[in-house]
Amino acid sequence: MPAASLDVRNLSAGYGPTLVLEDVSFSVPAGARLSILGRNGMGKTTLLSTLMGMNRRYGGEILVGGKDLSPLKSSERARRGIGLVPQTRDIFRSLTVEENLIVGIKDRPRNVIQEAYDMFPRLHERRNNLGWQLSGGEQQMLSTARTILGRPAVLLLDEPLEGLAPVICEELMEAFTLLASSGEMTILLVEQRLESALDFAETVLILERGRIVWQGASEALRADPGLVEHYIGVGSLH
Ligand SMILES: Nc1ncnc2c1ncn2[C@@H]1O[C@H](COP(=O)(O)OP(=O)(O)OP(=O)(O)O)[C@@H](O)[C@H]1O
Repeated sequence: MPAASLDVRNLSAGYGPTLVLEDVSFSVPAGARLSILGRNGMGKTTLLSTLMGMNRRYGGEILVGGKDLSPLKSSERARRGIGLVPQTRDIFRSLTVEENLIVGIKDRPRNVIQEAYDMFPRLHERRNNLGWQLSGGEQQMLSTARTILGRPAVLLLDEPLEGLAPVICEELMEAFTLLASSGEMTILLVEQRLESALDFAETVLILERGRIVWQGASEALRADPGLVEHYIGVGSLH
């Protein structure tokens, strides 16, 4: 599936009676990238899981390639082109790396697994290892590769660098950047590491208590330490 635009209009969502996201609107052109920033608990994960259809939406629309997917359930949204790599790195712990990847290819031919190994050669080395035997970084690679093999038009990455060693973070960011530069997917990255988020995407939005409080060019945010300090925290820019 080729990259598709994402238009989110007046999205509100939450858990049970608790409203977490309020009136969130933004657009990402097909093949572009957007980083989503915000302190802990501001609604970033809730935004991605609402786009994926995994928690309750109170109102608003989610258009992928101009088509409103918001009435559809999660599995149907996945079929229509949304792919989420969750913060929890959901992999099958008792299956091998290769078996995990086979789950991700859907109805594509089996040899497309090579795409995952080209992206993350480390997964090829570990192809016969079980999920639970992998390091945190390898689990992140596997979770990402499995989603990417499904060829989503819009890829959602939820804090992929969390808890990983700097060298692994670099490896992952290089892979994401390469993927993004192919223009084959529209990519949303939730990331607490400000430099990585700014380097990755041309556009950024900041969430605070479930609302968008700032959106604009990454370079504009980088150039304004006062803004960063206000919304993200002191010392985030190095
Ligand atoms: N399953 C849930 N049930 C009820 N409330 C929840 C649930 N998950 C998250 N919340 C609440 O929703 C708000 C937003 O949480 P969310 O995880 O989306 O924030 P976040 O910006 O992704 O934070 P973090 O960076 O810590 O992952 C928080 O107040 C949180 O306590």
